[in-house]
Amino acid sequence: MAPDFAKPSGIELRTLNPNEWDIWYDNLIRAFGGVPESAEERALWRDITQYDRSLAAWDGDLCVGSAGAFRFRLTVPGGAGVPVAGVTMVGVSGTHRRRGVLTSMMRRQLDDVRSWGEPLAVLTASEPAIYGRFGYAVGTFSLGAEIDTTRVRLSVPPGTDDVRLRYAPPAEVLDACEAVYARLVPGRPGMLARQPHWERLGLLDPESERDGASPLQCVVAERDGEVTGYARYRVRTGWGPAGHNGTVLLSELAGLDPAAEAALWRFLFDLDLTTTLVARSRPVDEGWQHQVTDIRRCQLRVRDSLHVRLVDVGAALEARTYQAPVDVVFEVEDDFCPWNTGRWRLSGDAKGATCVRTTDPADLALTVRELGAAYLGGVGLASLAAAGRVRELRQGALAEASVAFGSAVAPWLPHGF
Ligand SMILES: CC(=O)SCCNC(=O)CCNC(=O)[C@H](O)C(C)(C)COP(=O)(O)OP(=O)(O)OC[C@H]1O[C@@H](n2cnc3c(N)ncnc32)[C@H](O)[C@@H]1OP(=O)(O)O
Repeated sequence: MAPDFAKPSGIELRTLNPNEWDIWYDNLIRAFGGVPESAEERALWRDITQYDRSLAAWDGDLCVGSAGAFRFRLTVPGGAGVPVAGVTMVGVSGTHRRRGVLTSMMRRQLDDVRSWGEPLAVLTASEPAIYGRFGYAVGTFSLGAEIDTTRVRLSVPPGTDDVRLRYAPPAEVLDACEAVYARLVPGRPGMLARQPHWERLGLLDPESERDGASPLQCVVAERDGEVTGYARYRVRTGWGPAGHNGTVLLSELAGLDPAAEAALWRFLFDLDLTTTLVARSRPVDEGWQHQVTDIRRCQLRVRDSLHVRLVDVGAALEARTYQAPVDVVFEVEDDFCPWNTGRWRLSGDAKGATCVRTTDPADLALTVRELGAAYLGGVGLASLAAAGRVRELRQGALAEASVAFGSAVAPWLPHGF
């Protein structure tokens, strides 16, 4: 049974009714500051709202809270696409904050996710401090860079010159770009298989978001007539006393092989009349970092990306594989979802795993948050142990589990939601 908690008095939680979407969404927009979205953006979010998986909190006829849960398929280590709840559109009216409305929505939502049989819930947080109390932990990081392209050069791999680049209107080459994206999804933990309508996200180009930059531009990489990569970006032109100082703002880049990727990065580095390339939300292990002549002038910045919560510890740990054999007993604590609390034996390797309840002595003691952090292979259990968050009860168990949970490819979330 989930723990009892004081429900905020006078607040009713209901599944979202489609004809209440506008008032529900307006409450969300206001919670985020009240700046209206473009009609194009609003239409997209309306189309992708899953009403039966969305909650609305009501104080009489006032909508005061919202929370949604997209049904995604998330790539986990080993390449499987696991059904997960993508927690989204969380907002509580400023008039009703700090009375437990969010807590009541998170309680109901995690009970729902469990009943839907989805072993994990994931989210990107407006503020990282909010979700730890509900059992979430940062499971992936993303890389930002602000590259001085007047000083930093790229040395590209063989085959790069065989890649043909051509401009194309983003919408015109959408299908080919989506095919590239789809081929990449199983290869990197943290990626999300495309659901209907989500391909529109990458084409959104409201003028209000451009901040003086150009409309979205697209260049595709081709080899033997086949599209092997694409980049979407904007350019902000600039002219200073010393001449041009434009900025390239990278929005998305994907390539099926190192040559396609390098050709796209080199193109962005070399755009005339620009001196800076700004990239955000890139994989932390992306190859271009090892092709540059001066990494310091790339001003790398890492930030939290996907927050992960194991809703069903056994099913979640069985859904992924382990890069080295592992056989350990975890003593898990989970205050918010106590059905996870207790001892679990995980036995697995690169082919598969079982994770079942046990009464055997524990090898490692942790909370469900540490399992969430380590789940996609982006945070080491050993690193969490060094922070005092994992306790080793059998010598050797920490190294064994830490290696097994790792991922050869860093996990990465390709876009927010
Ligand atoms: C997945 C996403 O969609 S992320 C988007 C989240 N939404 C936003 O950031 C929009 C603006 N903010 C809001 O809408 C609200 O303030 C929310 C949703 C963050 C919080 O809603 P509330 O109903 O006020 O939260 P609630 O009263 O249940 O608070 C629960 C606990 O979290 C804490 N908390 C709430 N918000 C924050 C915060 N922003 N930072 C740190 N702690 C917080 C509360 O202090 C409380 O702590 P306690 O249990 O120790 O007393």
